[in-house]
Amino acid sequence: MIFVNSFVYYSLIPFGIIIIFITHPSLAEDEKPHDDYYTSLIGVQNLARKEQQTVAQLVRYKRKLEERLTLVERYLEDYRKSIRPLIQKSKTLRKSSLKKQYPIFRKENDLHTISETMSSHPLMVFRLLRRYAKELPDIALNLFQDINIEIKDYLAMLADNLDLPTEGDLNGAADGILRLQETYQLSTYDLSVGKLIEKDTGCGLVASDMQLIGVRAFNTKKYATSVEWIYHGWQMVKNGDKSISMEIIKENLRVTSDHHNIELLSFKPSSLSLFQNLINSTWSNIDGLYRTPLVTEYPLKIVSDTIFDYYNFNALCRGEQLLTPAQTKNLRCWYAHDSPYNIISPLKFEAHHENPPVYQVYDMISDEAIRHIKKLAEPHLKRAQVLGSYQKAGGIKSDVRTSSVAWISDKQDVNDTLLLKVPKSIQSATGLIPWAMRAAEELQISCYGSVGGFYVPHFDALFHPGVTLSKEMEGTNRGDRVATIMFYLSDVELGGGTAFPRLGIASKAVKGSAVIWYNLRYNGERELLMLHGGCPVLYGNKWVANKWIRLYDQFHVRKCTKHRFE
Ligand SMILES: O=C(O)CCC(=O)C(=O)O
Ligand SMILES: [Fe+2]
Repeated sequence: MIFVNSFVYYSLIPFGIIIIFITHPSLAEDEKPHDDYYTSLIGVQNLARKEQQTVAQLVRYKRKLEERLTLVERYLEDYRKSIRPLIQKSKTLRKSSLKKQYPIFRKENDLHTISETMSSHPLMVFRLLRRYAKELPDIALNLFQDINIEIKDYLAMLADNLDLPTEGDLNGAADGILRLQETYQLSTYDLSVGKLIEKDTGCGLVASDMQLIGVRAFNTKKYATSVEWIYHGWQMVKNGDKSISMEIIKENLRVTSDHHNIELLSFKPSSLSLFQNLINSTWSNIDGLYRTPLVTEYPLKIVSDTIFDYYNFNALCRGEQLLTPAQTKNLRCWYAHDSPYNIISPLKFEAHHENPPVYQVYDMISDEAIRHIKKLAEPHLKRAQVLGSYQKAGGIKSDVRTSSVAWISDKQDVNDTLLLKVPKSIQSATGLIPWAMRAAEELQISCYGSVGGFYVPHFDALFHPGVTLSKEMEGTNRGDRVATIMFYLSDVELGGGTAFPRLGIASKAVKGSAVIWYNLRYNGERELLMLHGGCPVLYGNKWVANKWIRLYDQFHVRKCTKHRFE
């Protein structure tokens, strides 16, 4: 759909700026920006800092433009006021001036009247002379100063030193918003006014944003969603929003709703979302149209159709209860004092699930240690790559996981007592051997992108038929990832929990707590119930740290049982 993409460009970015960025030598082929902002919390935070300088520059530039405009307006106002009595007196001049703000006369008769009257009025003459002798040279002087130099240099410097967000970033961010909408079932109107579930954030969107997101939905075949976004944008324009022209948004609404109707009539809809009925030609029925939900029940356990994993995951992220009271009635919380490390301050356990076990332990890690870990990780954060079946040489950028990750060394011989509290706390909570690099991996830190950063349901266990791992990932002879201990390094105000769609449970992101589970059964096979994923972050920043425990060194702490299939 060319109409949408070409539109995106010219409506969003002032033309002059495009030229600077495209032609600037610093953006040669190998230095192209990376489309990474929407996955990178730190990147966005940097951008937010840098924007302060940009705004300061723009404010300075605006003042200069205003100064220039003031000079021009001063001249024209003086002209208008001094000529007014003259127009009031003369019928023909009044007629020719046609009530223009700054009347300009071209007819010979009018010119004659003006010159005669003006020249007979000493004060008018004085003002005329003053305009030419003072005001006009002031304008000329101002024009000879290049008021654009500073802002041009600044923009060139920006293009040189900062990877500017790209159209790919914008698409990624739009996908993030659409994902949030779908997962948390947010209405398009609520999003447009900045309401996230019950939280009024005070910052919504403008019509051109609505149009951009609608276009993205269209390009990803979500036709009903696309129509809704553009329709609400159109309503905004009707209410005075000037961020996009009425003609453009109406044309886009026409194209998207026509396309929606064609899909609906084709009886083999290739779209991910359609309304049940046709959209009428005046769009007056859009608010009342209904979309059929694809599933209405959420079976647990392993089902052949993975669509249920996805629907369970979303429902759990929304905080829905999928287990019956009978299934949850024996779940308990308790204090554990049983290791030497926690005699004085016991660990606070909460069972989310008993068999297979998923526990959350609160206050596992202190705020001080969290600050320290984030500081260590920050310079090394890179966009997450996925392994497993998605792997190509060196991994690929992932759209199933929009986060940045860093690995930090917490080997036993690292002389960092604060960092070493992590493996020690794991040892006391689980009895597992947590030491990198043989018994466990080093600590992986991830921080999620600011626009719906998430991680689709997946298994942490690595070994799987058909998957080749890098040497580094496989490690030499240390076995698969038997257990995961995932620490939340931040609270997340809305969203951002961890959901286990086949167990029907979810944990909340509580800073300092850790979620613990086994990825393998006692017989060493992958536990297919342990599918899990990171819920999209709706509001807040999410950081987690993963410690993956490898199988072989745990042989005397997690023994196999007598039953083959356990
Ligand atoms: O962030 C989450 O909640 C889940 C993270 C996770 O599953 C992983 O990093 O493997
Ligand atoms: Fe995971």
